[in-house]
Amino acid sequence: MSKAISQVPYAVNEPVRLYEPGSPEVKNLISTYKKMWSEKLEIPMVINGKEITTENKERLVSPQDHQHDFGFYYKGDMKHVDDAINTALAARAQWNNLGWEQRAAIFLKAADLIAGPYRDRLNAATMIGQSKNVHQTEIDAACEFIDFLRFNVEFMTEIYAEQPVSSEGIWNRSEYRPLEGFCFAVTPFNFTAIAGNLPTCMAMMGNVVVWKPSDKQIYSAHVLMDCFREAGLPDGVINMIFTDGKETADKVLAHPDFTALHFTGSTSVFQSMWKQIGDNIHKYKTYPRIVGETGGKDFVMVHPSANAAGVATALVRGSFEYQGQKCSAASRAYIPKSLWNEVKEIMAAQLATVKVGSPEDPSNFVNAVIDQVSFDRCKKYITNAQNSSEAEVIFGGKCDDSKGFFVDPTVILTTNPKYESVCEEIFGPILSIYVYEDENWAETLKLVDETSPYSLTGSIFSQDRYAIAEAYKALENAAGNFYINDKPTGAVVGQQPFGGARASGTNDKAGSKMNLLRWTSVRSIKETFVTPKDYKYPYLG
Ligand SMILES: NC(=O)c1ccc[n+]([C@@H]2O[C@H](COP(=O)([O-])OP(=O)(O)OC[C@H]3O[C@@H](n4cnc5c(N)ncnc54)[C@H](O)[C@@H]3O)[C@@H](O)[C@H]2O)c1
Ligand SMILES: N[C@@H](CCC=O)C(=O)O
Repeated sequence: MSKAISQVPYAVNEPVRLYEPGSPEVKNLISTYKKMWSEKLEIPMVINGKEITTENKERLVSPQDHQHDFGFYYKGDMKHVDDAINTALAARAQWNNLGWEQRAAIFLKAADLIAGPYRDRLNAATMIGQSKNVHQTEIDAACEFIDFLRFNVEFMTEIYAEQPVSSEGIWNRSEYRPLEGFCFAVTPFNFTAIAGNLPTCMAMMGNVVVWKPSDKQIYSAHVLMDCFREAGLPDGVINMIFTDGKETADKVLAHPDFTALHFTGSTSVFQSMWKQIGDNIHKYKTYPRIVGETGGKDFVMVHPSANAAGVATALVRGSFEYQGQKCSAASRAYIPKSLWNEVKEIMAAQLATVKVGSPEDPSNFVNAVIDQVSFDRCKKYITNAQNSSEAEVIFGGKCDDSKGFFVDPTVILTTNPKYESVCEEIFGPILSIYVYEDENWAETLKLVDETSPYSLTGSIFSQDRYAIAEAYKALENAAGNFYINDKPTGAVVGQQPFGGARASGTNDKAGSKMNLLRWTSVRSIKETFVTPKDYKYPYLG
């Protein structure tokens, strides 16, 4: 029987629902939120398709109301890490032997489940557990993850289709094998889509995975795992464990069958894991692949020709959406003196309308930061600025953790372009602004490039094409995702492949073919049809 070469459905970006006031969409989502808010959860790990409970129960905390009791998750220990590794290795052969079309179907089904019956539940879990408002959860948990799944399936087939040329009498092939061993996915709290993408894109390429989500994202991770299982993901392919990050890394990264790390989170954690891998390099059967997308100190550089309203809007959205807890968030801006008053006035007018509170009320633009540690960190930077001779808090500054971890959108104006809040990643709703003399445009570009060790995202604003071209070149290495006349956040899968260099990561571009290539090991095959039977070159007679 002949077998057709299958073509997967053409991927298009999932339309973002608008959730307009009074619409059925928003009513359904908020009523799902309320229902889920009153539930008492007991969230298990999932190893080999089994729900694993332990004696160690950890309270689930909602950032917008830290005393609200909505249940707990079961925390695992090093035995569970061993179980997850062994289970993954046991599942490897069967998963690897399954045709890619079968794997594709599972992940395409997961995308459709999230687009349909899982959408409200996944969005509401992200609102409750990670404090995202309706729009932020929709663009992350629903749309971005659906896009990751659908586009990655298409990229996978593009990779498999790439084949070498064959000369006469020979058939050359590239076989895209999964990596030999098990993969380790370690995911951050801030994006449900990233938590879903890191393990699934490895599994899609035929790999087996141990997945350790952040303990601040467990509710939505649990919904994702339910969805993968309903989509038909076989037992053991992705194993979700809730264990201590450091201890887990110590065990996983010392295992001879460890074959790949797919990490997103802070730079310091990634660097410590890379170092461990280096120390253990002699133990592994094969050199591990290491992909990490990490921190940022993302800039907005404004030319005197820029449109002030466009700049102000980009700063308000780019800095304060999701409380600035996007690795891409605008956290330092450089504004020419001639434009500053106008930008400040428009920002003031916009910020006066921004409401802060629980995502249960869709009119709240800013919600809570993720936990007490983050709240204290934001407060420290605000207090330091209030007490500094070279900085002042010109908007916001209010912090209130009596019910939830709420920090008002805050703008620090500084006369020192190397002031601490301009250089360090805060990961909260705090923007630092440095006003430069218009004639110092070129020097300021240099400053932007040299101020932080990161290179994740950045924007320039200008109506002058020569200035755009100059900034484009001067900031060539300052951002992996570079925006012209737009905010530096909100990359869309398939449109702006995402990732940064320098201290921001390995720049393997999540949501692209480049990332998927890291999870396959190519075998080159040469088959000769008529094998030579005489060693002599023709001229040897
Ligand atoms: N570049 C990107 O694409 C991107 C995307 C999202 C977030 N981020 C970055 O992530 C950070 C915020 O996320 P976070 O607070 O969850 O980061 P984090 O580094 O604290 O945690 C990330 C993951 O690592 C685990 N972990 C913590 N300590 C560990 C250790 N010693 N060994 C092994 N694993 C450990 C955590 O449990 C979690 O699963 C920010 O720095 C942000 O810029 C980057
Ligand atoms: N991809 C997201 C950032 C993810 C990091 O937190 C953006 O482009 O804003």
